[in-house]
Amino acid sequence: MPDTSTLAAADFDIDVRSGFLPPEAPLSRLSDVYEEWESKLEGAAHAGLSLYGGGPTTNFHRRASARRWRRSIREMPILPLQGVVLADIRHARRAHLVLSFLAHFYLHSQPEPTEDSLAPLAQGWNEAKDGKGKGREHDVSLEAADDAADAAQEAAGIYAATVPASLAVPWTGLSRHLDLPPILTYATTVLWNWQYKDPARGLALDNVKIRNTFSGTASEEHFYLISLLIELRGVEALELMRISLDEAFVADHLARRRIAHYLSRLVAVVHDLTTLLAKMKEACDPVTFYWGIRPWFRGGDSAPRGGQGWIYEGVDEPGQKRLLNGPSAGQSSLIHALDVFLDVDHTRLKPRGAAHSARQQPDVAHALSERDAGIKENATFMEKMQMYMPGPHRAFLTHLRNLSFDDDHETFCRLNGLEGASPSTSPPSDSASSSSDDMDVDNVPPPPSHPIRSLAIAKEVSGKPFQDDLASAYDAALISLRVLRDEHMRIAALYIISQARKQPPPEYAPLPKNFTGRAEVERVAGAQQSDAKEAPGAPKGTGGTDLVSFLKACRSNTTDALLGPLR
Ligand code: HEM
Repeated sequence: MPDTSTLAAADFDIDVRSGFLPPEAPLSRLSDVYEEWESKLEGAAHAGLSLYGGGPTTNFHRRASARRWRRSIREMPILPLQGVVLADIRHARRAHLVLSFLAHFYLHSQPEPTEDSLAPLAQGWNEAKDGKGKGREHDVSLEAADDAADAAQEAAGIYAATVPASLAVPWTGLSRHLDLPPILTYATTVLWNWQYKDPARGLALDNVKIRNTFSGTASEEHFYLISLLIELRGVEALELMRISLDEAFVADHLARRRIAHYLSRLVAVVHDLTTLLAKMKEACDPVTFYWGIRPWFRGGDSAPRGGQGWIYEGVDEPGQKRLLNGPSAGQSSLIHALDVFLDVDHTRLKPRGAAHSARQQPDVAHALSERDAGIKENATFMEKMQMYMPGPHRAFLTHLRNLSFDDDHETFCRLNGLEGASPSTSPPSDSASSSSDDMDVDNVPPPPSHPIRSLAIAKEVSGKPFQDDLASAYDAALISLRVLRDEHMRIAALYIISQARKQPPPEYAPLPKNFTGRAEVERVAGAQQSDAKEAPGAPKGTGGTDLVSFLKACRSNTTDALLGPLR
Protein backbone atom coordinates (compact mmCIF):
# COMPACT_ATOMS: atom_id res chain seq x y z
CA MET A 1 0.00 0.00 0.00
CA PRO A 2 1.41 3.41 -0.87
CA ASP A 3 2.37 5.20 2.28
CA THR A 4 0.15 8.26 2.35
CA SER A 5 0.83 8.65 6.05
CA THR A 6 4.17 10.11 5.05
CA LEU A 7 2.30 13.10 3.74
CA ALA A 8 2.75 14.44 7.23
CA ALA A 9 5.94 12.80 8.28
CA ALA A 10 9.09 13.97 9.96
CA ASP A 11 11.02 12.74 6.90
CA PHE A 12 9.75 15.77 5.07
CA ASP A 13 10.03 18.23 7.94
CA ILE A 14 6.27 18.54 7.95
CA ASP A 15 4.35 18.46 11.17
CA VAL A 16 0.69 17.58 11.65
CA ARG A 17 0.26 20.64 13.90
CA SER A 18 2.28 23.17 12.01
CA GLY A 19 2.52 21.93 8.43
CA PHE A 20 5.52 23.43 6.68
CA LEU A 21 6.28 25.61 9.69
CA PRO A 22 8.57 24.11 12.29
CA PRO A 23 6.50 22.83 15.23
CA GLU A 24 8.62 24.71 17.74
CA ALA A 25 9.09 28.45 17.45
CA PRO A 26 12.30 29.24 15.56
CA LEU A 27 15.36 30.04 17.63
CA SER A 28 15.42 33.77 18.25
CA ARG A 29 19.16 34.15 18.84
CA LEU A 30 22.33 32.23 18.04
CA SER A 31 24.76 31.34 20.77
CA ASP A 32 28.51 30.68 21.09
CA VAL A 33 30.82 32.30 18.61
CA TYR A 34 27.88 32.86 16.28
CA GLU A 35 26.70 35.64 18.57
CA GLU A 36 28.97 37.78 16.44
CA TRP A 37 26.60 37.39 13.49
CA GLU A 38 23.68 38.39 15.69
CA SER A 39 25.55 41.50 16.84
CA LYS A 40 26.21 42.42 13.23
CA LEU A 41 22.51 42.09 12.53
CA GLU A 42 21.70 44.36 15.46
CA GLY A 43 24.43 46.66 14.18
CA ALA A 44 22.66 46.85 10.83
CA ALA A 45 19.63 48.33 12.58
CA HIS A 46 21.75 50.78 14.55
CA ALA A 47 23.79 51.80 11.51
CA GLY A 48 20.54 52.85 9.85
CA LEU A 49 21.26 51.01 6.61
CA SER A 50 19.19 52.30 3.72
CA LEU A 51 18.64 50.96 0.25
CA TYR A 52 21.22 52.10 -2.30
CA GLY A 53 23.05 54.24 0.24
CA GLY A 54 19.94 56.12 1.29
CA GLY A 55 17.77 58.73 -0.35
CA PRO A 56 17.61 62.42 0.38
CA THR A 57 16.35 61.86 3.90
CA THR A 58 19.59 60.29 5.00
CA ASN A 59 22.69 62.27 5.96
CA PHE A 60 26.45 62.12 5.95
CA HIS A 61 26.73 60.55 9.37
CA ARG A 62 24.28 57.80 8.61
CA ARG A 63 26.06 57.05 5.38
CA ALA A 64 29.39 56.93 7.17
CA SER A 65 28.05 54.62 9.86
CA ALA A 66 26.56 52.35 7.18
CA ARG A 67 29.93 52.23 5.44
CA ARG A 68 31.66 51.36 8.68
CA TRP A 69 29.17 48.57 9.22
CA ARG A 70 29.87 47.18 5.76
CA ARG A 71 33.60 47.37 6.35
CA SER A 72 33.16 45.48 9.62
CA ILE A 73 31.39 42.75 7.66
CA ARG A 74 34.29 42.48 5.23
CA GLU A 75 36.73 42.33 8.12
CA MET A 76 34.78 39.79 10.12
CA PRO A 77 36.54 36.41 10.50
CA ILE A 78 35.22 33.41 8.59
CA LEU A 79 33.63 31.37 11.35
CA PRO A 80 33.81 27.61 10.85
CA LEU A 81 30.54 25.68 10.99
CA GLN A 82 30.72 23.34 13.93
CA GLY A 83 29.00 22.31 17.13
CA VAL A 84 25.47 23.35 17.80
CA VAL A 85 24.96 25.16 14.52
CA LEU A 86 25.28 21.85 12.68
CA ALA A 87 23.90 19.61 15.40
CA ASP A 88 20.65 21.49 16.00
CA ILE A 89 18.43 22.33 13.05
CA ARG A 90 16.96 25.34 14.85
CA HIS A 91 20.42 26.84 15.13
CA ALA A 92 21.19 26.05 11.49
CA ARG A 93 18.00 27.76 10.33
CA ARG A 94 18.57 30.80 12.49
CA ALA A 95 22.15 31.02 11.23
CA HIS A 96 20.91 30.83 7.64
CA LEU A 97 18.42 33.58 8.35
CA VAL A 98 20.99 35.83 10.00
CA LEU A 99 23.56 35.35 7.23
CA SER A 100 20.91 35.88 4.53
CA PHE A 101 19.83 39.14 6.12
CA LEU A 102 23.44 40.26 6.57
CA ALA A 103 24.28 39.51 2.94
CA HIS A 104 21.22 41.29 1.55
CA PHE A 105 21.80 44.23 3.91
CA TYR A 106 25.43 44.38 2.85
CA LEU A 107 24.80 44.34 -0.90
CA HIS A 108 21.67 46.43 -1.16
CA SER A 109 22.71 49.18 1.23
CA GLN A 110 25.64 50.14 -0.97
CA PRO A 111 25.21 53.28 -3.04
CA GLU A 112 24.81 53.00 -6.77
CA PRO A 113 28.29 53.01 -8.27
CA THR A 114 29.20 56.20 -10.04
CA GLU A 115 31.06 56.15 -13.29
CA ASP A 116 34.19 58.23 -13.90
CA SER A 117 33.25 61.23 -11.76
CA LEU A 118 34.60 59.56 -8.66
CA ALA A 119 38.03 58.54 -9.88
CA PRO A 120 39.77 61.80 -8.96
CA LEU A 121 37.90 61.89 -5.69
CA ALA A 122 39.00 58.36 -4.87
CA GLN A 123 42.56 59.29 -5.63
CA GLY A 124 42.33 62.33 -3.36
CA TRP A 125 40.95 60.23 -0.56
CA ASN A 126 43.62 57.61 -0.95
CA GLU A 127 46.29 60.32 -0.86
CA ALA A 128 44.76 61.77 2.28
CA LYS A 129 44.88 58.32 3.82
CA ASP A 130 48.56 57.98 2.92
CA GLY A 131 49.26 61.48 4.23
CA LYS A 132 50.45 62.61 0.80
CA GLY A 133 47.67 64.99 -0.18
CA LYS A 134 49.16 68.24 -1.41
CA GLY A 135 47.45 71.32 -0.03
CA ARG A 136 45.23 69.20 2.21
CA GLU A 137 45.21 69.47 5.92
CA HIS A 138 46.84 66.39 7.38
CA ASP A 139 44.44 66.11 10.24
CA VAL A 140 42.48 63.30 8.70
CA SER A 141 42.21 60.52 11.21
CA LEU A 142 42.99 57.01 10.12
CA GLU A 143 39.34 56.11 10.65
CA ALA A 144 38.19 58.97 8.48
CA ALA A 145 40.74 58.06 5.84
CA ASP A 146 39.58 54.44 5.84
CA ASP A 147 36.05 55.65 5.53
CA ALA A 148 36.99 57.90 2.65
CA ALA A 149 38.70 55.02 0.91
CA ASP A 150 35.64 52.83 1.47
CA ALA A 151 33.39 55.53 0.08
CA ALA A 152 35.49 55.76 -3.03
CA GLN A 153 35.67 52.00 -3.48
CA GLU A 154 31.94 51.64 -3.00
CA ALA A 155 31.25 54.47 -5.37
CA ALA A 156 33.40 52.72 -7.93
CA GLY A 157 31.31 49.57 -7.45
CA ILE A 158 34.19 47.44 -6.19
CA TYR A 159 32.04 45.68 -3.60
CA ALA A 160 28.72 45.97 -5.39
CA ALA A 161 28.13 42.33 -6.29
CA THR A 162 30.46 40.43 -4.00
CA VAL A 163 29.27 38.59 -0.94
CA PRO A 164 32.32 38.87 1.35
CA ALA A 165 33.97 35.60 2.35
CA SER A 166 33.02 36.15 6.01
CA LEU A 167 29.40 35.66 4.94
CA ALA A 168 29.71 33.65 1.73
CA VAL A 169 31.68 30.74 3.18
CA PRO A 170 29.41 29.89 6.15
CA TRP A 171 26.28 30.85 4.20
CA THR A 172 26.96 28.39 1.38
CA GLY A 173 28.01 25.76 3.93
CA LEU A 174 24.76 26.12 5.83
CA SER A 175 22.81 26.15 2.61
CA ARG A 176 24.27 22.77 1.71
CA HIS A 177 23.46 21.54 5.20
CA LEU A 178 19.83 22.71 4.93
CA ASP A 179 19.59 21.83 1.24
CA LEU A 180 18.55 25.18 -0.14
CA PRO A 181 20.48 27.85 -2.06
CA PRO A 182 22.56 30.62 -0.44
CA ILE A 183 20.05 33.39 -0.95
CA LEU A 184 17.19 34.92 1.00
CA THR A 185 14.21 32.58 0.54
CA TYR A 186 10.56 32.30 1.52
CA ALA A 187 11.61 29.75 4.15
CA THR A 188 14.08 32.23 5.62
CA THR A 189 11.73 35.20 5.72
CA VAL A 190 8.53 33.39 6.69
CA LEU A 191 8.84 29.79 7.87
CA TRP A 192 11.84 30.43 10.15
CA ASN A 193 11.22 34.04 11.04
CA TRP A 194 8.56 34.11 13.76
CA GLN A 195 8.06 33.89 17.47
CA TYR A 196 5.16 33.48 19.86
CA LYS A 197 3.48 36.47 21.40
CA ASP A 198 2.70 34.25 24.36
CA PRO A 199 4.69 30.99 24.34
CA ALA A 200 2.22 29.39 26.73
CA ARG A 201 -0.58 29.57 24.15
CA GLY A 202 1.21 27.78 21.33
CA LEU A 203 0.47 27.97 17.63
CA ALA A 204 -2.55 30.08 16.79
CA LEU A 205 -3.25 32.68 14.15
CA ASP A 206 -3.35 35.45 16.74
CA ASN A 207 -0.33 34.30 18.71
CA VAL A 208 2.55 34.70 16.27
CA LYS A 209 4.68 37.65 15.27
CA ILE A 210 7.57 38.27 12.93
CA ARG A 211 11.13 38.37 14.25
CA ASN A 212 13.37 40.12 11.68
CA THR A 213 12.79 42.68 8.93
CA PHE A 214 15.01 44.82 6.74
CA SER A 215 13.12 48.06 6.89
CA GLY A 216 11.86 47.93 10.47
CA THR A 217 8.42 48.88 9.13
CA ALA A 218 5.06 47.51 10.18
CA SER A 219 4.39 46.97 6.47
CA GLU A 220 7.25 44.50 6.16
CA GLU A 221 6.18 42.63 9.29
CA HIS A 222 2.67 42.38 7.96
CA PHE A 223 3.92 41.21 4.56
CA TYR A 224 5.66 38.20 6.15
CA LEU A 225 2.92 37.70 8.70
CA ILE A 226 0.23 37.18 6.07
CA SER A 227 2.26 34.39 4.48
CA LEU A 228 2.85 32.92 7.92
CA LEU A 229 -0.87 32.92 8.68
CA ILE A 230 -1.57 31.34 5.31
CA GLU A 231 0.88 28.56 6.12
CA LEU A 232 -0.77 28.06 9.50
CA ARG A 233 -4.29 27.94 8.12
CA GLY A 234 -2.98 25.59 5.44
CA VAL A 235 -2.18 22.91 8.01
CA GLU A 236 -5.76 21.69 7.74
CA ALA A 237 -5.41 21.55 3.96
CA LEU A 238 -2.46 19.20 4.33
CA GLU A 239 -4.46 16.97 6.65
CA LEU A 240 -7.39 16.95 4.22
CA MET A 241 -5.04 15.96 1.42
CA ARG A 242 -3.66 13.12 3.48
CA ILE A 243 -6.99 11.63 4.46
CA SER A 244 -8.36 12.09 0.96
CA LEU A 245 -5.44 10.16 -0.48
CA ASP A 246 -5.97 7.40 2.07
CA GLU A 247 -9.55 7.15 0.83
CA ALA A 248 -8.42 7.33 -2.77
CA PHE A 249 -6.48 4.14 -2.23
CA VAL A 250 -9.65 2.40 -1.10
CA ALA A 251 -11.66 4.08 -3.86
CA ASP A 252 -15.00 2.43 -3.16
CA HIS A 253 -18.35 4.22 -3.11
CA LEU A 254 -18.02 5.27 0.51
CA ALA A 255 -14.46 6.48 -0.01
CA ARG A 256 -15.59 8.61 -2.94
CA ARG A 257 -18.29 10.23 -0.85
CA ARG A 258 -15.79 10.90 1.89
CA ILE A 259 -13.32 12.45 -0.54
CA ALA A 260 -16.09 14.68 -1.87
CA HIS A 261 -16.72 15.80 1.70
CA TYR A 262 -13.03 16.45 2.33
CA LEU A 263 -12.84 18.46 -0.87
CA SER A 264 -15.73 20.62 0.30
CA ARG A 265 -13.80 21.24 3.52
CA LEU A 266 -10.76 22.07 1.42
CA VAL A 267 -12.83 24.71 -0.38
CA ALA A 268 -13.50 26.35 2.98
CA VAL A 269 -9.80 26.31 3.86
CA VAL A 270 -8.77 27.82 0.51
CA HIS A 271 -11.49 30.41 0.96
CA ASP A 272 -9.85 31.34 4.29
CA LEU A 273 -6.46 31.57 2.59
CA THR A 274 -7.99 34.04 0.14
CA THR A 275 -9.46 36.07 2.99
CA LEU A 276 -6.08 36.13 4.72
CA LEU A 277 -4.33 37.18 1.53
CA ALA A 278 -6.78 40.06 1.10
CA LYS A 279 -5.80 41.22 4.60
CA MET A 280 -2.41 42.15 3.15
CA LYS A 281 -4.00 45.52 2.36
CA GLU A 282 -4.89 46.13 6.01
CA ALA A 283 -1.36 46.88 7.16
CA CYS A 284 1.10 46.60 4.30
CA ASP A 285 1.40 49.91 2.50
CA PRO A 286 1.92 49.34 -1.27
CA VAL A 287 4.32 52.28 -1.67
CA THR A 288 6.46 51.17 1.25
CA PHE A 289 6.36 47.61 -0.03
CA TYR A 290 7.41 48.43 -3.56
CA TRP A 291 10.07 51.04 -2.84
CA GLY A 292 11.21 50.33 0.68
CA ILE A 293 10.89 46.57 1.18
CA ARG A 294 10.94 44.65 -2.05
CA PRO A 295 14.36 45.91 -3.25
CA TRP A 296 15.99 44.26 -0.24
CA PHE A 297 14.84 40.91 -1.63
CA ARG A 298 16.66 41.14 -4.93
CA GLY A 299 18.94 38.26 -5.72
CA GLY A 300 21.94 38.12 -8.00
CA ASP A 301 19.60 37.65 -10.95
CA SER A 302 18.11 41.10 -10.60
CA ALA A 303 20.63 43.39 -8.99
CA PRO A 304 19.98 47.07 -9.66
CA ARG A 305 22.99 47.11 -11.90
CA GLY A 306 21.49 44.76 -14.42
CA GLY A 307 21.47 41.34 -12.85
CA GLN A 308 25.13 40.53 -13.24
CA GLY A 309 25.08 37.87 -10.59
CA TRP A 310 26.84 37.72 -7.27
CA ILE A 311 30.34 36.56 -6.51
CA TYR A 312 30.52 34.36 -3.43
CA GLU A 313 34.01 35.24 -2.27
CA GLY A 314 36.09 32.37 -0.97
CA VAL A 315 33.63 29.82 -2.33
CA ASP A 316 33.57 29.89 -6.10
CA GLU A 317 36.27 30.19 -8.73
CA PRO A 318 37.39 33.78 -9.27
CA GLY A 319 35.04 35.52 -11.66
CA GLN A 320 32.30 32.93 -11.25
CA LYS A 321 28.92 34.47 -10.49
CA ARG A 322 25.67 33.06 -9.21
CA LEU A 323 22.37 34.29 -10.57
CA LEU A 324 20.00 33.20 -7.86
CA ASN A 325 16.46 34.59 -7.47
CA GLY A 326 15.35 36.57 -4.47
CA PRO A 327 12.47 35.26 -2.35
CA SER A 328 8.92 34.93 -3.62
CA ALA A 329 5.86 33.47 -1.96
CA GLY A 330 5.86 31.39 -5.15
CA GLN A 331 8.24 29.28 -3.04
CA SER A 332 5.42 28.39 -0.63
CA SER A 333 5.26 24.59 -0.59
CA LEU A 334 1.65 24.81 0.57
CA ILE A 335 0.38 26.33 -2.67
CA HIS A 336 2.49 23.90 -4.71
CA ALA A 337 1.05 21.02 -2.69
CA LEU A 338 -2.50 22.20 -3.43
CA ASP A 339 -1.64 22.31 -7.11
CA VAL A 340 -0.16 18.82 -7.09
CA PHE A 341 -3.03 17.37 -5.10
CA LEU A 342 -5.63 18.87 -7.44
CA ASP A 343 -3.45 18.06 -10.45
CA VAL A 344 -3.06 21.63 -11.66
CA ASP A 345 -0.46 21.23 -14.37
CA HIS A 346 1.99 24.12 -14.64
CA THR A 347 4.27 22.11 -16.93
CA ARG A 348 1.49 21.86 -19.52
CA LEU A 349 2.65 18.37 -20.33
CA LYS A 350 -0.68 16.82 -19.43
CA PRO A 351 -3.39 16.85 -22.03
CA ARG A 352 -5.96 19.37 -20.90
CA GLY A 353 -7.55 20.52 -24.13
CA ALA A 354 -6.28 22.61 -27.01
CA ALA A 355 -5.98 25.92 -25.17
CA HIS A 356 -3.79 24.41 -22.47
CA SER A 357 -1.20 22.80 -24.69
CA ALA A 358 -1.16 25.67 -27.19
CA ARG A 359 -0.24 28.21 -24.54
CA GLN A 360 3.46 28.75 -24.10
CA GLN A 361 5.20 27.48 -21.04
CA PRO A 362 5.91 30.57 -18.99
CA ASP A 363 9.36 31.84 -18.31
CA VAL A 364 11.37 29.14 -20.00
CA ALA A 365 14.01 31.57 -21.21
CA HIS A 366 14.63 32.87 -17.73
CA ALA A 367 15.58 29.42 -16.50
CA LEU A 368 19.17 29.92 -17.62
CA SER A 369 19.81 32.05 -14.59
CA GLU A 370 19.30 29.09 -12.31
CA ARG A 371 22.17 26.99 -13.58
CA ASP A 372 23.96 27.38 -10.30
CA ALA A 373 21.14 25.85 -8.38
CA GLY A 374 21.25 22.80 -10.63
CA ILE A 375 17.86 23.52 -12.07
CA LYS A 376 17.05 22.07 -15.44
CA GLU A 377 17.13 24.70 -18.09
CA ASN A 378 13.62 24.26 -19.41
CA ALA A 379 12.05 24.22 -15.97
CA THR A 380 8.89 26.22 -15.51
CA PHE A 381 8.92 28.99 -12.94
CA MET A 382 7.00 26.79 -10.51
CA GLU A 383 9.57 24.00 -10.87
CA LYS A 384 12.38 26.47 -10.36
CA MET A 385 10.73 27.85 -7.24
CA GLN A 386 10.94 24.38 -5.72
CA MET A 387 14.72 24.59 -5.81
CA TYR A 388 14.45 27.45 -3.32
CA MET A 389 12.44 25.42 -0.84
CA PRO A 390 14.12 23.54 1.99
CA GLY A 391 15.18 20.13 0.63
CA PRO A 392 12.71 18.05 2.70
CA HIS A 393 9.76 20.15 1.48
CA ARG A 394 10.93 19.75 -2.08
CA ALA A 395 11.20 16.01 -1.49
CA PHE A 396 7.67 16.00 -0.10
CA LEU A 397 6.32 17.61 -3.27
CA THR A 398 8.12 15.02 -5.39
CA HIS A 399 6.68 12.27 -3.23
CA LEU A 400 3.20 13.74 -3.49
CA ARG A 401 3.52 14.21 -7.24
CA ASN A 402 4.64 10.63 -7.77
CA LEU A 403 1.85 9.08 -5.74
CA SER A 404 0.00 6.69 -7.99
CA PHE A 405 -2.44 4.02 -7.01
CA ASP A 406 -2.99 2.72 -10.50
CA ASP A 407 -1.55 -0.76 -9.98
CA ASP A 408 -2.87 -1.13 -6.49
CA HIS A 409 -6.20 0.23 -7.54
CA GLU A 410 -6.58 -2.34 -10.31
CA THR A 411 -5.75 -5.11 -7.87
CA PHE A 412 -8.20 -3.71 -5.38
CA CYS A 413 -10.94 -3.49 -8.00
CA ARG A 414 -10.32 -7.04 -9.05
CA LEU A 415 -10.44 -8.34 -5.50
CA ASN A 416 -13.58 -6.40 -4.78
CA GLY A 417 -15.41 -7.31 -7.91
CA LEU A 418 -15.12 -3.81 -9.22
CA GLU A 419 -13.38 -4.80 -12.42
CA GLY A 420 -13.98 -2.36 -15.20
CA ALA A 421 -13.88 0.77 -13.12
CA SER A 422 -13.45 3.15 -15.98
CA PRO A 423 -12.73 6.78 -16.36
CA SER A 424 -15.23 9.08 -17.90
CA THR A 425 -14.98 10.18 -21.46
CA SER A 426 -14.83 13.82 -20.47
CA PRO A 427 -12.21 15.05 -21.00
CA PRO A 428 -11.34 11.92 -22.93
CA SER A 429 -7.62 12.44 -23.16
CA ASP A 430 -7.17 13.08 -19.46
CA SER A 431 -7.65 9.69 -17.96
CA ALA A 432 -4.80 7.60 -16.68
CA SER A 433 -5.91 4.57 -18.68
CA SER A 434 -6.50 6.29 -21.98
CA SER A 435 -3.13 7.97 -21.95
CA SER A 436 -1.58 5.51 -24.39
CA ASP A 437 -3.80 6.93 -27.11
CA ASP A 438 -2.49 10.39 -26.45
CA MET A 439 1.20 9.82 -26.64
CA ASP A 440 3.24 12.64 -28.02
CA VAL A 441 5.48 12.41 -31.03
CA ASP A 442 8.23 10.68 -29.10
CA ASN A 443 5.75 8.09 -27.90
CA VAL A 444 6.27 9.20 -24.35
CA PRO A 445 2.97 8.95 -22.54
CA PRO A 446 1.89 12.09 -20.72
CA PRO A 447 2.13 11.91 -16.96
CA PRO A 448 -0.91 10.18 -15.50
CA SER A 449 -3.57 12.09 -13.63
CA HIS A 450 -3.10 12.41 -9.93
CA PRO A 451 -5.25 10.01 -7.85
CA ILE A 452 -7.97 12.45 -6.79
CA ARG A 453 -8.45 13.73 -10.31
CA SER A 454 -8.48 10.17 -11.67
CA LEU A 455 -11.26 9.29 -9.28
CA ALA A 456 -13.18 12.46 -10.04
CA ILE A 457 -12.99 11.64 -13.74
CA ALA A 458 -14.24 8.09 -13.24
CA LYS A 459 -17.98 7.99 -13.82
CA GLU A 460 -18.96 4.38 -13.44
CA VAL A 461 -18.05 0.93 -12.24
CA SER A 462 -19.00 -2.00 -14.50
CA GLY A 463 -21.51 0.15 -16.32
CA LYS A 464 -23.01 1.35 -13.05
CA PRO A 465 -22.68 5.13 -12.75
CA PHE A 466 -21.38 6.61 -9.54
CA GLN A 467 -24.10 8.43 -7.66
CA ASP A 468 -21.91 10.95 -5.94
CA ASP A 469 -20.77 14.47 -6.46
CA LEU A 470 -17.02 13.86 -6.45
CA ALA A 471 -16.51 15.48 -9.85
CA SER A 472 -18.30 18.67 -8.83
CA ALA A 473 -16.51 18.72 -5.45
CA TYR A 474 -13.21 18.42 -7.30
CA ASP A 475 -14.18 21.29 -9.61
CA ALA A 476 -15.29 23.39 -6.64
CA ALA A 477 -11.85 22.96 -5.08
CA LEU A 478 -10.23 24.08 -8.33
CA ILE A 479 -12.49 27.09 -8.49
CA SER A 480 -11.59 28.06 -4.93
CA LEU A 481 -7.94 27.96 -5.98
CA ARG A 482 -8.74 30.12 -8.95
CA VAL A 483 -10.44 32.63 -6.64
CA LEU A 484 -7.28 32.64 -4.52
CA ARG A 485 -5.24 33.38 -7.65
CA ASP A 486 -7.70 36.12 -8.66
CA GLU A 487 -7.11 37.81 -5.30
CA HIS A 488 -3.38 37.28 -5.65
CA MET A 489 -3.42 38.98 -9.04
CA ARG A 490 -5.24 41.96 -7.55
CA ILE A 491 -2.57 42.14 -4.84
CA ALA A 492 0.24 41.92 -7.38
CA ALA A 493 -1.41 44.66 -9.46
CA LEU A 494 -1.71 46.95 -6.46
CA TYR A 495 1.68 46.27 -4.92
CA ILE A 496 3.79 46.02 -8.04
CA ILE A 497 2.17 47.06 -11.29
CA SER A 498 0.64 50.33 -10.11
CA GLN A 499 3.71 51.25 -8.06
CA ALA A 500 6.10 50.59 -10.94
CA ARG A 501 4.33 53.30 -12.90
CA LYS A 502 5.02 55.92 -10.23
CA GLN A 503 8.11 57.75 -9.02
CA PRO A 504 9.68 56.70 -5.72
CA PRO A 505 8.83 58.80 -2.69
CA PRO A 506 11.79 60.96 -1.57
CA GLU A 507 12.85 58.69 1.26
CA TYR A 508 13.32 55.81 -1.16
CA ALA A 509 14.81 57.72 -4.06
CA PRO A 510 18.34 56.42 -4.53
CA LEU A 511 21.38 58.67 -4.66
CA PRO A 512 22.06 60.26 -8.03
CA LYS A 513 24.81 58.99 -10.29
CA ASN A 514 26.91 62.09 -9.70
CA PHE A 515 26.80 61.78 -5.93
CA THR A 516 30.27 62.74 -4.69
CA GLY A 517 30.02 61.41 -1.20
CA ARG A 518 30.09 64.90 0.32
CA ALA A 519 26.56 66.13 -0.04
CA GLU A 520 24.38 65.98 3.02
CA VAL A 521 21.13 65.68 1.18
CA GLU A 522 20.44 64.82 -2.40
CA ARG A 523 17.19 65.00 -4.28
CA VAL A 524 16.88 62.55 -7.08
CA ALA A 525 13.36 63.38 -8.19
CA GLY A 526 12.90 60.04 -9.77
CA ALA A 527 15.94 60.28 -11.97
CA GLN A 528 16.87 56.76 -11.10
CA GLN A 529 13.98 54.65 -10.08
CA SER A 530 15.36 51.66 -8.31
CA ASP A 531 13.42 49.59 -10.76
CA ALA A 532 14.36 51.62 -13.79
CA LYS A 533 15.47 48.48 -15.55
CA GLU A 534 12.14 46.87 -14.83
CA ALA A 535 9.77 49.78 -15.06
CA PRO A 536 9.52 50.16 -18.83
CA GLY A 537 7.38 47.42 -20.28
CA ALA A 538 5.97 44.68 -18.18
CA PRO A 539 6.95 44.80 -14.52
CA LYS A 540 8.71 41.75 -13.23
CA GLY A 541 8.20 39.87 -10.01
CA THR A 542 10.82 39.39 -7.34
CA GLY A 543 11.58 36.08 -8.94
CA GLY A 544 12.14 37.82 -12.27
CA THR A 545 9.14 36.63 -14.22
CA ASP A 546 7.07 38.60 -16.64
CA LEU A 547 4.55 39.03 -13.97
CA VAL A 548 1.19 39.55 -15.59
CA SER A 549 1.43 36.83 -18.19
CA PHE A 550 2.94 34.45 -15.69
CA LEU A 551 0.21 34.94 -13.09
CA LYS A 552 -2.48 34.67 -15.76
CA ALA A 553 -0.93 31.43 -16.99
CA CYS A 554 -0.99 30.02 -13.44
CA ARG A 555 -4.65 30.94 -13.17
CA SER A 556 -5.49 29.37 -16.53
CA ASN A 557 -3.62 26.21 -15.61
CA THR A 558 -5.91 26.00 -12.59
CA THR A 559 -9.13 26.24 -14.55
CA ASP A 560 -7.81 24.06 -17.38
CA ALA A 561 -8.01 21.20 -14.89
CA LEU A 562 -11.78 21.64 -14.47
CA LEU A 563 -13.84 18.63 -15.48
CA GLY A 564 -16.99 20.66 -16.06
CA PRO A 565 -17.56 24.13 -17.42
CA LEU A 566 -16.14 27.17 -15.64
CA ARG A 567 -18.98 28.67 -13.63
C1 HEM B 1 2.19 42.06 -1.37
C2 HEM B 1 2.00 40.76 -1.50
C3 HEM B 1 2.39 39.95 -2.70
C4 HEM B 1 2.86 40.35 -3.90
C5 HEM B 1 3.13 41.75 -4.39
C6 HEM B 1 3.09 39.16 -4.68
C7 HEM B 1 3.60 39.16 -5.95
C8 HEM B 1 3.90 38.02 -6.66
C9 HEM B 1 4.60 37.99 -7.90
C10 HEM B 1 5.13 39.21 -8.61
C11 HEM B 1 4.69 36.72 -8.30
C12 HEM B 1 5.35 36.23 -9.57
C13 HEM B 1 6.51 35.40 -9.22
C14 HEM B 1 7.72 36.20 -8.87
O1 HEM B 1 8.34 36.70 -9.77
O2 HEM B 1 8.03 36.29 -7.67
C15 HEM B 1 4.07 35.92 -7.31
C16 HEM B 1 3.93 34.58 -7.38
C17 HEM B 1 3.33 33.83 -6.43
N1 HEM B 1 2.89 34.26 -5.22
FE1 HEM B 1 2.77 36.17 -4.61
N2 HEM B 1 2.72 38.06 -3.95
C18 HEM B 1 2.31 38.50 -2.74
C19 HEM B 1 1.90 37.72 -1.69
C20 HEM B 1 1.75 36.38 -1.76
C21 HEM B 1 1.31 35.56 -0.67
C22 HEM B 1 0.98 36.04 0.73
C23 HEM B 1 1.27 34.28 -1.14
C24 HEM B 1 0.88 33.04 -0.39
C25 HEM B 1 1.62 32.48 0.49
C26 HEM B 1 1.69 34.31 -2.51
C27 HEM B 1 1.82 33.20 -3.31
C28 HEM B 1 2.35 33.21 -4.57
C29 HEM B 1 2.46 32.03 -5.39
C30 HEM B 1 2.03 30.63 -5.01
C31 HEM B 1 3.05 32.43 -6.57
C32 HEM B 1 3.34 31.57 -7.78
C33 HEM B 1 2.27 31.86 -8.83
C34 HEM B 1 0.95 31.18 -8.56
O3 HEM B 1 0.94 30.10 -7.97
O4 HEM B 1 -0.09 31.74 -8.97
N3 HEM B 1 1.99 35.60 -2.84
N4 HEM B 1 3.59 36.73 -6.31
